[in-house]
Amino acid sequence: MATDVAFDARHRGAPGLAHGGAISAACDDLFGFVLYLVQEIAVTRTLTVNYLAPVPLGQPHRITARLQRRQGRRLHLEATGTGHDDVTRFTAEALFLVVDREHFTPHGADADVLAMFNRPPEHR
Ligand SMILES: CCCCCCCCCCCCCCCC(=O)SCCNC(=O)CCNC(=O)[C@H](O)C(C)(C)COP(=O)(O)OP(=O)(O)OC[C@H]1O[C@@H](n2cnc3c(N)ncnc32)[C@H](O)[C@@H]1OP(=O)(O)O
Repeated sequence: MATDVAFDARHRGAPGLAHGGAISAACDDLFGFVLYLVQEIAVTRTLTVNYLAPVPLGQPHRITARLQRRQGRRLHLEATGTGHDDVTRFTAEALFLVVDREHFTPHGADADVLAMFNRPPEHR
């Protein structure tokens, strides 16, 4: 699973550079999309981002994410973020834990929760 992201002024940390939290969110979000490929309902338990080099605003980066391995309820995911200049500026590792549908039902409207299981959210 891959996406192309160019961080912009909304994601600014230091001048001209992406905020680490925005990079982390992008990785976590893409991991969420991998769940549709592996057809598992799961949530992030841990997320580690390795910030290898500053990420300039406005420069597209391809984030590639995949399921690295599975151990019971544990899904180990990994991602890399690489610029068009072939420089990998960040990597991420996450532990997702498989949950049942009831994890979500106390919090969201039933129709919204059902829709999330059927297709990835469109705003993402
Ligand atoms: C049908 C088609 C579907 C299509 C696809 C739908 C997708 C549909 C979801 C989309 C959504 C995602 C969106 C994006 C990703 C977010 O943004 S998710 C949001 C952020 N994350 C959260 O809110 C999670 C909050 N945390 C929790 O709710 C609970 O901690 C959890 C994750 C449900 C786990 O609680 P729990 O079930 O009580 O689990 P717990 O007993 O603590 O641990 C379970 C196992 O994992 C192990 N474990 C726990 N922590 C660790 C650790 N750090 N290291 C190693 N092992 C660990 C435990 O030892 C335990 O092992 P076993 O005893 O089973 O051998």
